[in-house]
This record gives sequence, C-alpha cells and structure tokens, in this order.
Amino acid sequence: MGSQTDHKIPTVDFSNEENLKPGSDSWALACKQVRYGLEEYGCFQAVYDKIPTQVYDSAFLAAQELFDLPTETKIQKTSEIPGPNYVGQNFNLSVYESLVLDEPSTFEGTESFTKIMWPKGNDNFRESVRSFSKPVEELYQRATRIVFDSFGVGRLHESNMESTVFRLRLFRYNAPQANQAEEGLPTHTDVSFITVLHQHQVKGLQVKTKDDQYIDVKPNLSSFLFMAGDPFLAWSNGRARACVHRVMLEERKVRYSFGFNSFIKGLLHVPQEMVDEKYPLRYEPIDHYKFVNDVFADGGKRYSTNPIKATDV
Ligand SMILES: O=C(O)CCC(=O)C(=O)O
Ligand SMILES: [Fe+2]
Repeated sequence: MGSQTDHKIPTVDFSNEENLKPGSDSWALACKQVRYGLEEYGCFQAVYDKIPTQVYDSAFLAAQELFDLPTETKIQKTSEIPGPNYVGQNFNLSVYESLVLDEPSTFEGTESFTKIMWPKGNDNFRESVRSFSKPVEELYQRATRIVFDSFGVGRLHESNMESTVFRLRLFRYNAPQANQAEEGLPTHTDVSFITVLHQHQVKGLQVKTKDDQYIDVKPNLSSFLFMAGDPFLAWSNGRARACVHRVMLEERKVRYSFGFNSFIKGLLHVPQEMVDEKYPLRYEPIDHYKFVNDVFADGGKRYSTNPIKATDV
C-alpha cells in the first residue's frame, strides 16, 4: 500500500567500524545521512551484517514459543520501568500482541524474564534473546555515536549511554483474513528515546512522511530501522521529527517483529548546541519515566495526546 513516491529513507552501513572512523570522510557522510533521515522522516535505516542468520532464526523461534504461552502466563510480566508489559488479548486486541523484556542483552534481565514465563527455566529462550540483543545493543552504541555527532553533541554520547536502559519488545501479528490489507498497528509515534526495529521476513512497517504519504519499510535480514521517539524530538529541541509510523498487514502470513527500545533514566536536558536563533529553547527538561507513566495513565490504552509539549516562542 505504500505509495510510489520519491521519498527515500537514508541507509547507513554500520558493519565495518574501520570504515567509520571518527573524522573520516565516511563518518562525515554517515553524519549527514542520519541527520537528514531524522530531520526529514524521524528515522534512518541501519545495515549491520555482524549477526549470523541462525541468531535471527532462533530469536524468531523464541518469539513464537513465547506467544504460544497462555495469556495468564504472559500477563505475569511486570517491571520497574514504566509502560505496558504484555499487550494483546488482555486489551481485547485480536490483531496483534506484544511483550517486553527488560535489559535483554544481560544474563540477569533475560533470566528473570524467562523464569516468569517458564518457572522451570528455558535456557534456549534466554540465550536466543540475549544473542540477538547483544549485537543490536552494539549497533545502537555505534549508530547513536554518529547521531549525537551529527547534531554537534558528541560530547554527550557517553553520559547518555550510561543513563540508558534497554527493553526488547516482541510483536506478533495475525495474518489478515481477507484478501485486503489490514491495519496491524495504528499510526503513532513511540514513547522511547529511540526504537530500533527489525522485521522478520514479513513486511508491514510504514513510515508517514511530512507530506502525509506512507512509505513501506522492506524487511531485510541485516536491516534495522532507527526511529526517533517523542523524547528524542524534545531533546533535539524540535530539530528531529518523532517517526510517525504504523503497521499494515498485506501478506497472508503471521508476522513477527522486534523493537529494541531505549529509555533514559533521570532528566533529559535539551543540550545548548540544539538552541540557537532559528531554534529557541522550546522544551523543558524531560523526565522520561514520568512521561511514559503520564502517557499510559489511562490504563494502558494507546495514548491520544502527547504530554511532551513545546512552548510557544
Ligand atoms: O511491528 C512493527 O514493525 C512496528 C512496531 C512498532 O511500532 C514499535 O516497535 O514501535
Ligand atoms: Fe512504534
């Protein structure tokens, strides 16, 4: 359904660190591309060939096994990090379900989640999730260094990483019944700082452009879409867009996707470099956790208003 347009989300290959040395021409080019992507679409595509095929395959099998568990088990997951954990049959959704794991690249995070789902343990599930999340976190680290540099705030990258908490949200969408496209997830922006989205084989993700067109993001084995969330928009003082996206199901196949989300502990201040005459300061410091709490304060239903407001200048 994505229309034929001239739009093209920029793609950067992060596979080879040697080719992306700070200060090199390729670094400067990558900075240009990610910044353009974030300003124009709220996102950019990252290619990362460091993940073996079997890691994707076992993450997919792990997701299948997880969603096959009874709803009573899946709703057991709770967290200190705000936002919904299991979303699906408990909200009478029939099209899709999702479940989130905290700190998915660590042993502790994956083990405690696994123990909730399989009290007797499930080493295979734990290791499948961890083996997928570790390289994705590495990619996140590499790509966000360039993101920060592209906005002239490379000095803040390390401290931002230290305040970052990761979550991995697994999604499962039923195959559409009729021979026509069905909405899997309505148009929205994310509450994370950044979401790194990987689609497993079946297409569906679409990004909405400034001129209100939807463009397809094609699934690809080593491709990840980096999407800016609402807190990123505020942190950039309105320079970046928050990526507006939805899921449209067209293929008559069950669809799985993986959303690797970052959340920032503590206050997120708009860096002074983001403020100038063209962009006077428009956002108060953001308490990211409080923001997520406010968004879902209506009992977990999808938010209708975005509590991060720009002040008029
Ligand atoms: O399933 C998808 O491709 C998109 C999921 C999504 O919107 C998200 O992770 O924020
Ligand atoms: Fe999303």
